Amino acid sequence: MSQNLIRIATRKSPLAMWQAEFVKAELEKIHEGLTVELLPMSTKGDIILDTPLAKVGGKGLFVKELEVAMLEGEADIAVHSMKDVPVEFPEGLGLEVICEREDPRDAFVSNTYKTIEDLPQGAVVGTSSLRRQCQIRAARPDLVIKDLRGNVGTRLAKLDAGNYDAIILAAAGLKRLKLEERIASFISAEQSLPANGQGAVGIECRTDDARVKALLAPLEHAETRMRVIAERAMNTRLEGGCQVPIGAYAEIDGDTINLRGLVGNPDGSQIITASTTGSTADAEKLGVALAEELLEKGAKTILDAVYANA
Ligand SMILES: NCc1[nH]cc(CCC(=O)O)c1CC(=O)O
Repeated sequence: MSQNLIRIATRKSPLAMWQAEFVKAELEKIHEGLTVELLPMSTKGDIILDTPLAKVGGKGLFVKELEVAMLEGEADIAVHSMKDVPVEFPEGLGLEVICEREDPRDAFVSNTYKTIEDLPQGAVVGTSSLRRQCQIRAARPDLVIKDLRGNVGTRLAKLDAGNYDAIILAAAGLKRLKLEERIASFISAEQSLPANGQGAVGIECRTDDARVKALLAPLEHAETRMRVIAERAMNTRLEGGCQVPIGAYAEIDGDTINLRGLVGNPDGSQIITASTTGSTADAEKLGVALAEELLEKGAKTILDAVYANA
């Protein structure tokens, strides 16, 4: 292997390509003489686009092929949206770097209405995220939620075709794709608690690859990592490995971390929330403790029912 080459295994969606190009540009800027190549691949998740994700096995579908490419030595790293990264990694691979977080909020996108409150009775909102569906329905039980799959461009095209009155997308994805002008309004964390890791990009590589790890190290963002560790720890303890109505959002102020968690059922009729504050050094423990508090408050019953229906 050339000492001056890094190959990035990436999905072919515009957002995945943007994220891979971003990491390529950062690495080439920092390391003079380094060449970074993209290896675009199709994953099972990109191919099965007509089945709700909760039914086809969830997040792992979008990363398996990339991981095989790294393990077989065809690629060195994979760039992921942290919210799509499964909690466990295959033997020999690990998440080496978490880059600085972009906007973690959900965005309300509509050609007619400015906010969720503006939507008329019975309006149709597009999202396939049980987390978004649950929180929207809790605030507005009258709204009709319709499934919405595909990459960001496809989802916007379906909105423009008139299939929905509004759709909900991650603000980060729209900003990265220079589609920020499509955002009618940002949804606050109070209104829709983001998914764990939303807006953060992580880099996976072989755990024994010292050369690549050293080259990646400057992209690490310590504060983002703390936040994502707390959020993921909560999700992991809730066994929220696949598509589930769970929100987890951490914020940091100095050495203090505040973590909020939410578990609900898809129709929004039940929502359980909890929050905790502590030292950033205890980020992981706080996440686990918050999950346990949520489980005690009734999240277990809700999640068991969601998994049984999936
Ligand atoms: N579920 C797919 C996905 N994975 C990451 C993002 C957005 C970017 C991010 O969260 O970093 C999106 C699109 C969306 O939820 O609208």
